[in-house]
Amino acid sequence: MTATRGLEGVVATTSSVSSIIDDVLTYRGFSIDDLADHATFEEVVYLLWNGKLPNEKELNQFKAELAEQAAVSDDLIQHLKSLPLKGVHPMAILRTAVSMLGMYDEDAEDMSTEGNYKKAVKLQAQISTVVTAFARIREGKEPVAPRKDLGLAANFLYMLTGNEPDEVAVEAFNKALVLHADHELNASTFTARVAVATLSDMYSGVTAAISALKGPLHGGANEQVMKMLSEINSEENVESYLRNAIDNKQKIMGFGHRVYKSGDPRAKHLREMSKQLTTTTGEEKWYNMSVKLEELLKEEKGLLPNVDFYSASVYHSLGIPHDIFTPIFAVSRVSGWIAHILEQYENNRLIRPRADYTGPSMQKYTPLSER
Ligand SMILES: CC(=O)SCCNC(=O)CCNC(=O)[C@H](O)C(C)(C)COP(=O)(O)OP(=O)(O)OC[C@H]1O[C@@H](n2cnc3c(N)ncnc32)[C@H](O)[C@@H]1OP(=O)(O)O
Ligand SMILES: O=C([O-])CC(=O)C(=O)O
Repeated sequence: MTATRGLEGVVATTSSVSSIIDDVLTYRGFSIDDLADHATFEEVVYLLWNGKLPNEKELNQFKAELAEQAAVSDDLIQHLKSLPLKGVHPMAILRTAVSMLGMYDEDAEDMSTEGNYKKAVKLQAQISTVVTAFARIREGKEPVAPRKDLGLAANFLYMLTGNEPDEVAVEAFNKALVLHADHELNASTFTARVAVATLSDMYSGVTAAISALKGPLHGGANEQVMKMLSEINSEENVESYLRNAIDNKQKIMGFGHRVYKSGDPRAKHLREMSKQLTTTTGEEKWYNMSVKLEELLKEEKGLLPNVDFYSASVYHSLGIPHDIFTPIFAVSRVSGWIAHILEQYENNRLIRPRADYTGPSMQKYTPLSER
């Protein structure tokens, strides 16, 4: 038996949810460019879960179901208020809160198709409510209840700020949600599939996925990108920052990808959004610094930006606190996790690979007094 480091190139399952072939990303066979330019996030969630785009009636019904389930219980809000929110990373809070949601859901252990569908709708609808609630509670503000007349993108921004967002912000945020929704067998999705392949419930799968998304080599990179840009702070400092980072063999957050070799097809959409939004806010420096970093890194190391790089300046321009960037990734990616969880349940087999043992052998037990 020989191990492949990081399972690179290993095909671990079949899936019809999304594909990356020759650096082209599709959700259920629809190109990401097409969806980013035209679809609402709700249409994409429906597509990922059902394998087809909804017609108008199906979409309206789906939106109504999501709106109906978006509020969370007062008990959960009270729990959030009792947590030590200061100094705790929001992804740690989200990991705990999603696990708690499962404890308040009477359908949590119902593994029937209907039970799983109900959980899927609740998880997708409530994750925004939870993220925005703790983002406000930690600032000493009351959570804002979701509105039934707003879609997922608008509701998130509304619940975060308490103000109805303008069209430009909703359009940009919707596109960001569409672009992050699914990505084949990335680390968090694989984690979700491993968890539910034991026939554990959907809340367990999503809680496990959030744990995997949190790290800076995966979803946590978007927050780290903003930290890096803030440290660099001006276009003139980009080159020296980069030189120093390369000399010290530091990884540049938001660059590189395990699968894409000629570039991440989502980055160009986010780059354009970053350009437009930073122009609107008058803070073009974030975009300009990002472009310079992209050019230099391509030249120096052949590295290209991934989905996390320009999403940092996009979310910053939308006024979102930097440590909420990765929870936003979860707000979107939960749609993909659920699609993969449902697919795993449909044709389940326990996921249990082997390890190539490299430890000592023929060891003899010695009594405690002789060690
Ligand atoms: C949503 C997402 O999860 S997208 C990814 C988000 N993560 C990041 O942006 C973090 C920064 N990027 C990285 O750490 C990596 O590119 C990953 C984790 C995304 C992919 O990692 P892997 O496929 O394991 O590639 P690995 O880390 O082995 O890198 C291969 C080589 O490229 C270099 N490299 C890869 N990414 C970077 C980077 N961002 N900065 C500097 N060098 C890099 C590595 O140092 C390594 O060089 P070496 O062969 O000389 O040692
Ligand atoms: O696919 C990956 O390895 C990382 C990921 O989730 C993404 O790029 O969206």
